[in-house]
Amino acid sequence: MSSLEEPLAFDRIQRFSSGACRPRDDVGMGHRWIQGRDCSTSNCCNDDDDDKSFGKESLPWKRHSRKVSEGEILLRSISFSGRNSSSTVSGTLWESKSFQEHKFHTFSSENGISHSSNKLVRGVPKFVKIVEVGPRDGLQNEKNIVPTSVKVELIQRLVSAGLPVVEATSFVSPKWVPQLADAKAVMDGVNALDGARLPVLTPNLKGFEAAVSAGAKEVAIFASASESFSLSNINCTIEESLLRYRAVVTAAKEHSIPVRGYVSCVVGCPVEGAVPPSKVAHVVKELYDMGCSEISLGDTIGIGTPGTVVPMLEAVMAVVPAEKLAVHFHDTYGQALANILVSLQMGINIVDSSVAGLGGCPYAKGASGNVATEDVVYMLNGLGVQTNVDLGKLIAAGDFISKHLGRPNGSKAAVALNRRVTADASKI
Ligand SMILES: CC(C)(COP(=O)([O-])OP(=O)([O-])OC[C@H]1O[C@@H](n2cnc3c(N)ncnc32)[C@H](O)[C@@H]1OP(=O)([O-])[O-])[C@@H](O)C(=O)NCCC(=O)NCCSC(=O)C[C@@](C)(O)CC(=O)[O-]
Repeated sequence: MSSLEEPLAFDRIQRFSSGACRPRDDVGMGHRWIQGRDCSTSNCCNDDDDDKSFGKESLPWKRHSRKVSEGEILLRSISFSGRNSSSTVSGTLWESKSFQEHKFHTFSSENGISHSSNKLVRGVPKFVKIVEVGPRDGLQNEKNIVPTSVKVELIQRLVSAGLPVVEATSFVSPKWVPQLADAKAVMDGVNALDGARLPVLTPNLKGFEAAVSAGAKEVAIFASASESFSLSNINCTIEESLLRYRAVVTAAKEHSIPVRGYVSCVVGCPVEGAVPPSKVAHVVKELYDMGCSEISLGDTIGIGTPGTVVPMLEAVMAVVPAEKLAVHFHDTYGQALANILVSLQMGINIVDSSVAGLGGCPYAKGASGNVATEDVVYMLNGLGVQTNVDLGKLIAAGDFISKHLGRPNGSKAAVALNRRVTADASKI
């Protein structure tokens, strides 16, 4: 019996994680929606635990030198030891280029994986497009509303780190998601940015029209493979949502605006349990046929393992070409990188992630955000896969928002690299 079939496992998910769930007795969600403020799209927050487990003075990031976590400060003549202890790289630390080059995370020609020869990575694409969803998927879930200026600076930092797509915000009902009620102001702050696409979420025509008049040049619609999740997230059935989305796609075509589609709960739903791959494939195909340029497969509650992700991808890839698909893993069970790796091996080359692993709540046991972009970039660097993302600048962006939110950076790679930088700096 897989964990998805175990009632207990799902009972736990319902209590500790959510997917944009508001109270709906009819679907038995049994927990508060975002206005009650302990639960949002990807995860939920347990207000009772506020500041108990993470006393401010004990936050790990507090112990880091500010110089380091502000990023891009030049520390000279610092040595790194790589995986191979004989390979030491000296140079400018935290200048992003040296992050790209030191042998922690780039593959070494002597000891690392050779892309062309190793059969385990032969299927992995040479370039992966990372879609950064932190400013949207991450911040929609925060207990406290993040000021617009902080959101704008975060997006600026992510764009300057080289991320090709940064999902900026959502034009959804502010009653449902008050955290993103400043969508127009955020767009005003980022519209002039060059170098990245800045799509926004639109749940209906009203949102689409607001997004276009705020200057959005790309939008995303979001359906679900689970009926219960659709009802709790967007207050309509899957079929009703597809009708709404057809109207959005038609309007977008008139403006030559590309539409990304999301499908949530692609392996499991907090209410219904396991979601059959055929159901996922059906919704993905509908979005593809209506004209979505790309479809992102969301493991909304982060319950998937390669064992459930592979059959889901097989079903989806039987109806939609792999190059049109993205994967979107939450890391609740620590499976996201493994799931990304098998997805890449199966031919996917678009990965969604969230800087600093935003999207979760540190006070809610069992719930976490999207896989951290820093961890994805670190893994891809290690595989010799290009992303064009500057890891140093990305870590600085993650530190910036984590500091603002008053909690440690949720990326393991960022924490490890920051710790190493601090340790090495102390030896000068
Ligand atoms: C879909 C609705 C709007 C339906 O909400 P509803 O209450 O059923 O809609 P309604 O049409 O009855 O409208 C109710 C009120 O909302 C207003 N309204 C209606 N539409 C809009 C709009 N676009 N922008 C601003 N306001 C809007 C509308 O004007 C009206 O205002 P009132 O007359 O009461 O003052 C609502 O349920 C909603 O906004 N849901 C969004 C929830 C959300 O953002 N969830 C997170 C998305 S992330 C996700 O789904 C997963 C993903 C993508 O991250 C991938 C993964 O992790 O799996």
